[in-house]
Amino acid sequence: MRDAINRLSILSTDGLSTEPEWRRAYVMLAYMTHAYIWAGDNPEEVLPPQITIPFQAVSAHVELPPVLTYTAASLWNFSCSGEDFSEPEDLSTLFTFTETESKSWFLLISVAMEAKASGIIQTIVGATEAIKTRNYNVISDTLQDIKSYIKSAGMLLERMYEKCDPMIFYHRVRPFLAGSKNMGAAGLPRGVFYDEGEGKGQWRQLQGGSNGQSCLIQLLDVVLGIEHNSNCAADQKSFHYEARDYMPGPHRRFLLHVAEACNIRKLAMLPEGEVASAEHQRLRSSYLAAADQLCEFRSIHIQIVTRYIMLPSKKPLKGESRRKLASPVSYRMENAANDAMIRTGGTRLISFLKETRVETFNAKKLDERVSQ
Ligand code: HEM
Repeated sequence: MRDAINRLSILSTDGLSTEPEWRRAYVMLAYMTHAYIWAGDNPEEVLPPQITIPFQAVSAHVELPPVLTYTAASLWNFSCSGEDFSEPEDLSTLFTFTETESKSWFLLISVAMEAKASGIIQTIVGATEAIKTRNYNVISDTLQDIKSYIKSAGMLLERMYEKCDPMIFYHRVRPFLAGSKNMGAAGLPRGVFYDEGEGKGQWRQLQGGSNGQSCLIQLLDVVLGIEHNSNCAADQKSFHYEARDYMPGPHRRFLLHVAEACNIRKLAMLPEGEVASAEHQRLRSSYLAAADQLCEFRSIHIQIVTRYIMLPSKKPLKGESRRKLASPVSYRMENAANDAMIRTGGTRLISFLKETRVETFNAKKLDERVSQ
């Protein structure tokens, strides 16, 4: 792979005109980048101009960093044989590193979850108007739609087990998703040098691809007024906040817009001393049900992470005595407990995910005014 890329001439982006063309270029270059870095016994820390020059230009155009983001891996990397993008059986991936069914299924489950959300995104946009006019019934209906959506997303997430093998995922698929930030132990102490030729270039440290970069799940948090900031130092960006830098610009801006216009939690909280009307009471119970469902979704996700990362990390793939690829999660933190694998972003994995679920649970304490 490295030899083949080194032999390429430096492609110009002048021929790209439509947005789908720019997106396609972004996906191809992102896959080439991660293959170049990770397909070998040791990671490669210098990315050649054949990739960096077009990739940086394309990334600037699509408002994403030059790395394999969730958008590159999943959102812009599928085709569908039918009309319904939320049916994973009808979807196929355009690029994978391994051509394994496990890899495709892992990516396509995410695509199906995003596609299934198209209806609730419209509903949420509609709810911003209802918030202005305090139309509690419309907002309650929105919350019920959100709850139903989260339930169906959880069911799709559980379908991961159907065709994605945990051992193949952990040992063959996941290593290629790794970024260049906090990757010292994996062999990239300075990150990756984006060589632009003629003595120019820069070291970059970027997160790898993570479904945590999905705008959709953050949208649900934002609408329900759930904040995730307990897992980082005061001078650091939280994982969720940093993940926004890895979303397409319009997605990022949409989250900011919705946060301003549509925080339903604030509305569900009663002003002190006030008694809830029947309509407001319905809104509060709809809010609690939706937040509960999101807790449940996060529990399903924690089980997935246990089965797909924690358990396979303890044993090598059959017939292999050692890992061939550098993997971000193959390194335990010093003195770490069993569940303290580092996550893509470099902090402890299961405790981070549980904390995220606690923050979701705490949002249900409507009368305690926590995490407003
Ligand atoms: C085999 C399947 C999956 C595995 C092994 C997995 C693993 C992980 C890991 C390790 C993290 C911690 C952050 C990081 O290191 O990047 C994470 C976070 C996250 N993942 Fe997944 N994931 C899977 C599927 C999904 C899917 C399909 C979604 C839905 C789009 C999803 C949504 C999230 C979200 C939203 C976070 C941020 C934490 C939160 O808000 O709860 N994951 N995942």
